Parts: sequence; structure tokens; C-alpha cells
Amino acid sequence: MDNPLSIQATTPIQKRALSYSQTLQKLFNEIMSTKQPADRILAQYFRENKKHGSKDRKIIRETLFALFRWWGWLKKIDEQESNDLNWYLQLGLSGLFESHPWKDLISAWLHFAQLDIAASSTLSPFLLIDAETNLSTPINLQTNKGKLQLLETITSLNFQLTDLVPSWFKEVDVFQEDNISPLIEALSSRPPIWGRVQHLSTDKALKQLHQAGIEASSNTAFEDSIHLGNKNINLNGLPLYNQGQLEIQDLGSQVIGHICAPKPHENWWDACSGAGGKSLQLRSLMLRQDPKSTGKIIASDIRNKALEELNKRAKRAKFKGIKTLPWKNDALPVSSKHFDGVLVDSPCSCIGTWRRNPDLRWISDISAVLDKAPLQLDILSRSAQAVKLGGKLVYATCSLSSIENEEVVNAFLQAHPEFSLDTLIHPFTGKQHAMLTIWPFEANSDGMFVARMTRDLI
Ligand SMILES: C[S@@+](CC[C@H](N)C(=O)[O-])C[C@H]1O[C@@H](n2cnc3c(N)ncnc32)[C@H](O)[C@@H]1O
Repeated sequence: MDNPLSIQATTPIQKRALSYSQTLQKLFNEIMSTKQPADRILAQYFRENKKHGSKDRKIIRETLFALFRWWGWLKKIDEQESNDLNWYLQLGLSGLFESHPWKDLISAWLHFAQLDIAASSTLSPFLLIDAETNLSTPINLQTNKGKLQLLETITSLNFQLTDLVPSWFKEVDVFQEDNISPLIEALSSRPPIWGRVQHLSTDKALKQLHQAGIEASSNTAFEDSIHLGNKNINLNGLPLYNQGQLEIQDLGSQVIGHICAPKPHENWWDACSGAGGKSLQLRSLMLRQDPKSTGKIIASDIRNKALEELNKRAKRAKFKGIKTLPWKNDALPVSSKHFDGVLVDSPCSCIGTWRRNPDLRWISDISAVLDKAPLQLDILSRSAQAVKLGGKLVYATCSLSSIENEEVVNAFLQAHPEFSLDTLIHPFTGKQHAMLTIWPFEANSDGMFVARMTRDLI
């Protein structure tokens, strides 16, 4: 929408609010119509529009992500009544829900939507939902006329928790009896940044991070993982990062390396290494056990660019013992029955990362899950050939759907009786499982799935 005639931006802040609104609507519509990830569209937009400084970029990025995070509710405004002013209400509400600090802009957007609400207002989204009935209820805010109107609007929209995920989500076997509310709340919250320390003790790393003004803390599950808070960090300004002593890796993703548990002298193949988040972790785990570790990791991917990035990260970490080998065709790029361990961190629907990429839930459809299972089974079956007798085969995804997880592993085991499942201990609950799902609400991480198998027969 260009500026409809009814919008009068008179003050400087209203003029800025209008300009942001136009940029945001262009970006939002482009992401929804092209179904390309928000990260990619934003990066391209900022490359082409150098006029935006860091503050502008932050406002645009965070508001855009908030719109997607709450779109399941915000779109109900359009469904109720089509109105040129809805967009401003959607912008204003997304800012209130996320307690964004640019309160003047939020007030200006709400003013354009004909709601006059004080700049200091916040609206805690889950307080809008009655825990018993899952329905929206009016909350008792100290009201002025604008707030009252807003609350009436919200009540009439009848928000439900399940609105925050697409309707096809119910059909892909993610929900269990007791996980619906915590799962949707976790998928709708802003994720923290998790890191992993390499070469250095966690205490020393924490000290340096605190000196740099970063609210970092350790984690009880893994001694090398670090919680880096919820604020954006300028990594390139951190010596720890530049010297390869700190890698950014979500806590859920870190679980996979610990399930692989490589020994210092072992040979591992990371068959779907991407840019190497887990290859680096495997090497780091070997070196933490033995600084003279002779173990080796071969990292493969179909994307050469990702392998180039992996090589850069391995160089920064000063890791020898990681070699990249592109996977170019159906043939195995490595020797068969050679490896102590093979990790298949398979392409998937990425449902477990929806809190990090909130646009994904609206730009993908059920085929994101259903089309992946045959590909996953194929990659797992081919990669399994590389495992030697007694070696480990680890299958992981960042999906939470059993169609991409348990069903793929069960189909593989049925066709490959030479492999059997290992029992796993959940790192955050201590419970035993045949296959492990890491739910985002357990430790404030992304969601992940992992199963580990042993080759018992040739
Ligand atoms: C989940 S990502 C891997 C992430 C990586 N292990 C990490 O920790 O950063 C899955 C990877 O599988 C690769 N891949 C391998 N074979 C593929 C295929 N046949 N189709 C699609 N992706 C494939 C993708 O290029 C992608 O990098």
C-alpha cells in the first residue's frame, strides 16, 4: 500500500513511521509472494539500499521478524474486515507484543490506525490467552480510550494459541498431548544466542565476554557451551571470535556433537556438513579430550560455497584434521565401510528453527515435510555404507515432525538389519530414549531430533 489519502504524517516521527511502514510492507509482501526466506530478502535489500544505518536496519529487521512471529494473529485483522488502515494496526501490535524500544514509532503506527495509545504501552501477548480455554480474554489494563478500543478489537479477534502456527502443522505429527502450549509459546519467543568455546576454558571465555559487556553465562548440560544473551552481538568486534575461540552454535545443535561423542583418534565423516557447525564441534570435542588428537573429519556437502565457508571457519579455529570433500553425484565421495562414525545432519523442513526464522512457517507448506522424507531416507541409506563394523551412524534433523524423524529411522532399520539403535540419555532431562527429540521449551534452544545406530554386521 502506498500512503493512503487518509494518512496525515505531520510530525517528524510520524514521517519516519510512514517511511518505515512503506519499506516494511514492500519487504513483507516480497517475502510472502516469492516465498524466499526473510534473511535472504533483507540482506539483498540492505545491499541495494546503503542509506540505512545500523539503527534503521535494526528497526526494520526486528519489526519484520515480529510481524512474522505474530502473523497468525495479525492476519485475523484482515480476515475480519479489509481496511487500508489494518497494516498500521498490525505494525503497532507487533511492536507492542515484542516490547520494542522504539515506542514513538509504535504510537505513530497506532495513531495511523486511529488508536491513540501512550508511547509507554506494552502488551504481553500470552496474557491475552486464557490458559484453560486457550481463548483470548480482555485483560485489565489501566485504560484510556485508545487502549480500550484496542482491547475490544483484540477480544473480537478471538486469538488462539494454535493460530500462531499454520493449519497444516496439525497434520505432521508434531503435537503430543502435553506439548502444544509450551511448544507454540517457545516457537513464538525470541531465541537467545548460544555459543561454544574452543581451545579455551569456559571460565576464561566468560571473563573476556563480561569485560566486553556481554551478559554471557555457562550452561550445566555441556561444559563448553555459553549462553550469550538475547541481544545482537557484533561478533567481528570480539577477539575471542576472531581468534577462533568462540563459535556460534545453537544449544540444540550442540546436542548432536555430544551424541556423536567422537573419540580423539577416530575418523568421522560429516556427510551433510553445510558450513560446518557440527564438523567444527566434532573436532573441538576430540581436541578437548586430547590436545594431540590424531582423529580426522571429512566434511561433505552438495554445496561448494558452504564448504568454502567451512574451510574459513576451520582456519579461524586453527583446526587441522578437517578436510572438505564435495558430494557431487550419487556415488559416495568417501571410502565405504571406513569410518568410526558418520553423521547425517539431513536437509529437513527446519520446523525446530521456526523461532529463529519466524517467516518459514508462512512461506512453507506441508510439502516441506512430506517431500523431505524420501530424500532423507535416501541420503541416510547411502551414507550408511561408509560406516565400518562397530562404527556409529548418527541421523539428525532440525525438524520436530515424526514423519522426517522416527519414521525415516524406522524405515532405514527395516531395510538395514545390520544396524541397531543405541539407547540415548536426554542431556536436559536425564531420561533414556531410543530416539531423542529436543523440544525448544526444554532448554531454550532450537528443536532437534537425533538417533544413533551401531553397525553390528558387515
Ligand atoms: C541441515 S543442513 C546441514 C547443517 C550443518 N551440518 C551444520 O551443522 O551447520 C543439511 C545440508 O545437507 C546438504 N545436502 C546434502 N545432500 C543434499 C541433497 N540431496 N539435497 C539437499 N541438500 C543436501 C545441504 O546442502 C545442507 O547443507
